[in-house]
Amino acid sequence: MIEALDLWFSYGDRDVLKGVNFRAKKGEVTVLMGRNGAGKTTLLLHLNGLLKPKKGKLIVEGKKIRYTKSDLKWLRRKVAFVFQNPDDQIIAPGVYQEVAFGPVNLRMGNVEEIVKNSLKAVGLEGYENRLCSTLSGGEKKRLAIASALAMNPDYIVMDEPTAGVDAEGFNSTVEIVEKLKEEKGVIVSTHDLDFARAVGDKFVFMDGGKIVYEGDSIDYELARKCGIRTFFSGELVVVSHDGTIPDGDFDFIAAMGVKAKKRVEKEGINLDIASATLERSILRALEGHSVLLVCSAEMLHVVKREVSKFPVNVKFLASLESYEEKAIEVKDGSKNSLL
Ligand SMILES: Nc1ncnc2c1ncn2[C@@H]1O[C@H](COP(=O)(O)OP(=O)(O)OP(=O)(O)O)[C@@H](O)[C@H]1O
Repeated sequence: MIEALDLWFSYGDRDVLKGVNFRAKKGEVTVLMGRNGAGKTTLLLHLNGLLKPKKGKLIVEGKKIRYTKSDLKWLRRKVAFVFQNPDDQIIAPGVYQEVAFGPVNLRMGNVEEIVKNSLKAVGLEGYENRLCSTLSGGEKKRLAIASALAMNPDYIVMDEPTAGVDAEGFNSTVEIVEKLKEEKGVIVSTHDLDFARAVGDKFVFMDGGKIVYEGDSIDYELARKCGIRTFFSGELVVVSHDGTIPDGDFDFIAAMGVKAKKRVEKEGINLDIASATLERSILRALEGHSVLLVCSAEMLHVVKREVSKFPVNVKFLASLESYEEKAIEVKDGSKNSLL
């Protein structure tokens, strides 16, 4: 396991990591998300010792890193880093030399075999004699992964591996990551929700230099609060049966629960979605419609939990005390702005 404990880091006098606690395990893909400037790359650069924290600890496979030459050498064999821009990483003129560079330096045996297998793992078999400069952007990204793989690390850290790749590149990156996690731990940062959903086992959101969420699924409401780009969708407005029904031009109006149905009857509102309400309401919103869902107060927590599993824009007009508030500090201070 990689563990970062209470990590602090600043560029100059500006704190960029503010007490980060982060964990990533072997056999899992840990996805790190957050708005631009949240501190994702800075955190990732700590995981193989490319940056040293001002305060806090990095523990890898139970070993506390002391930032001595020998510890860093050990760490970099355990944890490989793949840069967002492959040109920051590729140093050799030819593909063979590039992938062989690490294994030769580490005096690993059978370099030819290692290069061949590493290139094969990223779908670049037969590229040995190509010049790196002649590869496409997507191929360079895969070459950078092959170079990292060649050192046979236990963990691979990738900074935005799908940035700038086409559909084919996306699919092959997903395949590579899925394959890698069979034997290794993979940590990726991404703004790509499709990629996060395709590969992620654990999801970690960062905001303002802090971890604000860690879970097995993406909490979409929270994602939006943290400035994470989500899918385009219509809007689902949820109001409690005892709340104020908003004036608005909704495409659909739905009610959930007996009290909610009574309330809309009393108001003389015609319901557009009568049964299987929550699911249908979410679906309509995902299709791009604006939907008003009137909900019995005691069901609000269920609605909140369920909608957070979908990439739908949701706005709660319901009374706050009706459900548990998730504690999150958002950078701009707009705590509970959606509620
Ligand atoms: N070398 C540096 N010198 C000074 N400031 C830096 C340096 N690198 C990053 N920063 C600043 O630190 C903050 C965090 O940057 P970081 O690259 O870690 O964010 P990020 O979450 O990876 O962002 P993005 O999604 O845009 O890649 C930003 O405000 C950035 O401008």
